Order: sequence, then structure tokens, then C-alpha cells
Amino acid sequence: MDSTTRTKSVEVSLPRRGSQSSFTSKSNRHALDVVVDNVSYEVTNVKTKDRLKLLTDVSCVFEHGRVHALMGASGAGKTTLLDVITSRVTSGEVSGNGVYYGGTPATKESFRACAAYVEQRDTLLASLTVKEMLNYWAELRARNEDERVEILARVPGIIDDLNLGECADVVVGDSLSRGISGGQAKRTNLALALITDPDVLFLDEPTSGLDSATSLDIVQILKQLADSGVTVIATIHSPTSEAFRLFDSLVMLKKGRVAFAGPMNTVTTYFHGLGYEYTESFNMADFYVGAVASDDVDCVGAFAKSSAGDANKGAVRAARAKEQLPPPPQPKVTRGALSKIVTLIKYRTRYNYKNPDFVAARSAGNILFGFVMMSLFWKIGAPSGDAQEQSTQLNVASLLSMINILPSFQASGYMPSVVMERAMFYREIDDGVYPLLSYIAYKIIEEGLLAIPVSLVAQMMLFLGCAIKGNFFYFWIINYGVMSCGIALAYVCSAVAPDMDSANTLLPVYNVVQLLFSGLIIRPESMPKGWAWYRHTLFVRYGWQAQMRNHFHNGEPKVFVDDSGTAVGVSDFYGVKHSLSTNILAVFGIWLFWIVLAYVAMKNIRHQKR
Ligand SMILES: Nc1ncnc2c1ncn2[C@@H]1O[C@H](COP(=O)(O)OP(=O)(O)OP(=O)(O)O)[C@@H](O)[C@H]1O
Repeated sequence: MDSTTRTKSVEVSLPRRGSQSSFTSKSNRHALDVVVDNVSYEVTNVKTKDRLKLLTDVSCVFEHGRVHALMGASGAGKTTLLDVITSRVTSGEVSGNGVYYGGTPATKESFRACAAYVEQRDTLLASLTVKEMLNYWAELRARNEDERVEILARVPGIIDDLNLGECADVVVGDSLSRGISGGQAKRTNLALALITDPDVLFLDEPTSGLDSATSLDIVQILKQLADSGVTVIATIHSPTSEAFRLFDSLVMLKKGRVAFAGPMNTVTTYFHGLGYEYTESFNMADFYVGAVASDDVDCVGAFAKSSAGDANKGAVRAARAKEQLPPPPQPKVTRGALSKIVTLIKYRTRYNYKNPDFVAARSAGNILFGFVMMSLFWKIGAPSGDAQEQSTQLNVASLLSMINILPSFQASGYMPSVVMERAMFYREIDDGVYPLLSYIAYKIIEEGLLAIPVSLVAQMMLFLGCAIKGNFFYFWIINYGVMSCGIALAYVCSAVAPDMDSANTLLPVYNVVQLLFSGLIIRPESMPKGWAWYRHTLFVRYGWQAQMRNHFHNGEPKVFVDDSGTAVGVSDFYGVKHSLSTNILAVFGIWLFWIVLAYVAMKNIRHQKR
């Protein structure tokens, strides 16, 4: 089996790397050892409130220029250790002497300065081709113009190095639309991490879900990276014996403790000493993982007392004492939030706008609604003797109310994009490729630009078909403002809700409550005092008041009788307040409020727990 794999791998898909490799040569590499010095990590179980020690006194050294395997049975703590080493844990307490990249304590900042992380899940944009995905990432990662040019120039080399040439112009795709293969997606993910030519590379199960030939391919690429001086650390599950032997060192975990840490060429002898005799008929990695997982031997205790354990402790002491290079100095950052917005729009908006599903979800409802309302309220606002009648004034007020409330319900169409691209968003934020402000601005621009023609068409139909009086620009801008509020509201719901189902519950609940206060359902005079204040917070209320002012101009015949017995028009009867301009300003003011709320929610609520 293994030899078949090797033949296939060498003949078919061994990456072509050579003198023209796009990676920094070993001599120019900033060599950094990663040292984990007696680190423990504790969390509180959210259900039982018990304290759980997920890592206990973990010590090991990941030397530069080597490929290190982090192994153990499922639940042994591999991903947890990787998260602690890369400062990705978002809860719990890390204790001990710490983690170091070279001589520098591991923090989010020192990580970004020298390292990259390849997630287990492929976080790629389905609509981009492999080459575009790499260019997109290169532009986001570049910290100044020189670096942008330099990184973009390296993309073809990386494509070549990772043997992605044959799929460079193929779209990534997803589970619903066909695209590149699983192995190509893994290599693309790896290519993204290599864009900045990191000195330390972390990978969480880079071969999971791949066949043995493709897995071997990936490990060979890692080996070649290590040969250029990179420190490569990968959690790995069941590699073939051939792939396993390519690793230079092994750290084995059992229930969050070190059960072995040392060079790969000492593994057989060490486990032989514990009574585990490896024979070629077994998969080597599975054999040792099984040995550590079994309760026949206390592998953790045995390692702590063994000479291998002493050597590991000695290696940690030596690495801490050795004068290590700090992470490389960082270049000047001149590509700020604005250029990141431009990159996001250039790659993501351009493709979204070409996607019929994306455009239809944001336009079909508006146009259809416009058409139905136009035919139902045909010429309702036309000046005629009927304007004297209560029913005509009420019908116009209802039409304006519905036009106004619809955008906040339609806002549910804006939520999936935020919820579904969360994994991607977290990775980009973790990698510090743009500030949150850039992401929110890009989303607002993307949705806001598309909403302009959509609302213009729908509003024009309604304005002409229903014979709305007043100024068309105001009629449209009020609707556009309310639509923008709906978009921002959708972002808040998406940020707060843990998943799509919760977001889909939250938004309609808020909107139905808005609807009750929006205009015609209950008159302000009839509201209990405790509720009266609430309408002042609602954009649909101000939007409706603005539309009423624009259409009636305070000039409607006084055919209603208020509580004091005075004859009033429909506007006064339903408590329409403020001038047209004040109401419009209030709509856009509330829009700003929701944007700020979306920012605060996205900044502080993280649904990905580590
Ligand atoms: N926040 C948490 N609260 C409680 N238990 C947790 C938490 N995070 C992780 N664990 C537990 O810690 C242990 C280690 O999890 P981890 O994901 O690191 O294992 P792993 O070795 O990577 O497993 P696998 O190979 O299956 O991915 C597991 O038993 C897991 O249930």
C-alpha cells in the first residue's frame, strides 16, 4: 500500500520545487524555535461549571528547520495545544512558564510577525479561482505598497511550488457548486499561509479527509518548507507510515499531558523499551497512538521518568537559555483601512454582483412588492374629490406605512452572508489582515450600492403607479434610508445570534414589535404611558412620518375627529410629528446608531469558542 502510494505520488503529483522556489532560502531565513515551557491550560465547563484542566505541564521544543508531528488519540488535546501556542484561545487560563517564538513570548502580535496558521477547515471564497484567492489574500496581507508588489509577484511561484498550476483558474466552489478537489483546496489553504513566507507554520490536521497519496504530497511539501528553514508544526491523524517517517520529531499527548516528545528516529527504541514492539504489518502512526492511548502502561508517568523525558526537559532548558533571535522587524504599515476596503470590494463585491443568486435575493422581493402594491393602490394618491374621505387618506397612509416597513423585514436577506462567512471573517480578523471597520464598511458599501438601483426602480413604480404626491427624491431617499437601517439591523442580529436559525428568529421579533409602533396599528394617544417612548427609537416610525409629510404636506382635508373633538387630517390623527427634513435626519441618525451597534457587537461577541 505504502509503496504504491509512493510511486503514484512521485509520478503524478510531487510538487515541482527547485532553484526557482518562491520561498526564502535557508541562509536568509529568520530561524525561530518554538518553545513550550511547562504550560497548563484550564477552562470552566459551561454546563457543569467544573474546572477542566485540558493541558497539564506541557513542555517541548519545536526546532526550526524541522517538521514536527503533534499526535495523540482523539480528544488528547492536540488542537488545544496548537491554539495555546498560537494565542488563539478565547477562554480559560493559560499558566506556566509560557510559549516562546525564538526569544519572544508568544502573543497575537508576535504570532502575526513571524507565523501562519493553516486551519483544519478550508476557509476559501467559493466564487474566486485559486489564483484570485491567492491574489486577494496577498493584497490583504500586504502592509505597504512595496510589500504588495513583492507578495503579488510571489504568487505564481507559490502556485508552482504547491503544484496548483492545473487548477489556478478553476473556481474554488463549495458543497453546492463544483470547484477544485479536496486536496487542491488543502493545498490552496496552505498556499494562503505561505503568502507571507512565514518562519513558523502551524497546521491543524492538514491531511484530514485526503487520500494517502494526496496526504503524502502535503507532508512532502511541509518537509521541503522545513528544509528552507521554516519551523513546521502539524497536528496529524493516521498518516501512512511513509508520510509519518517524513516528520523529524514527534510530540504525543495523552489527556493533555506529554506522553512522548523527541526525535522521530528515537520513537521505535523508546516504545520498544515500554514493551511495544512495532512490526511493519501495522500503520506506524496508528500503532504508537494506540500504544499511548491504551491503559496497559502509564505512558505519561513513564515518559516523565525516562531518559527521553530528561532529554526533553534538557532541550527546553537549553532552548530557553540559548540566545534566540527575536521575530523579524516589521515593515512600515501604510496600507490602512481604506486600501483593505478597496481590496475587499475588488475581489468580493465584484464576484457577488456577478452572482445571480446574490442579486436576486436583494432585488426580486422589492420589485415584486412594488408591483403588487402598485396594482393594489393604483392611483390612490391622485387628487380628486375622494381625498375628502377618511378611507382614501387611510389607504394612502397604509400604503406609505407598508412601503416603509417592508425593508426591515426584507433585511433577513442580508443576514446569511454575514453568518455564513463567519469562519472566513474570524480567520481574517485573527490574521490581522484588516480592521473590523474595513469589513463593516465593505459590507455597507456592497449592500448599499446594490440597494440604490433596486430601490429606485421599486420606488419609481410606486410613485408613478400610486400617484404619490410630493418630491420623488424625498420619496426615494426615505425608502433608501429605511432600507439602510434594515441592513444595519440585520448585521446586528447576525452578530448577536449564534447561528442562522437564531438570527432568523431575532429579526422578525424585533420587526413585528416595530410594526406595532410604526404608524397605523395604534395611535400614540392610545398607547399606555410605559410604551409611549418606544416609538421614538424606531426608524420605521420616522420613515413613515417623513413619507406622510412628503405626500400630504400638512394639507390634507380635516376629516378625522381627535380625542378633544377637533377636526384633523390623517397625519395629526395618527400623531405624525416633526418636519420632513427632521424625520429624514432621524432615519439616518438611527442608521448610524445601528451601524455602531453592529460594530460593537462584532467586536465583542465571538461565536467561535476556543
Ligand atoms: N472549552 C472546552 N470546555 C470543555 N472541554 C473542552 C473545551 N475545549 C476542549 N475541550 C476538551 O478538551 C479535550 C481536547 O480537545 P482537542 O480538540 O484539543 O482534542 P484533539 O486531540 O485535537 O482531538 P481531535 O483529534 O478529535 O481533533 C477534549 O476532550 C475536548 O472535549
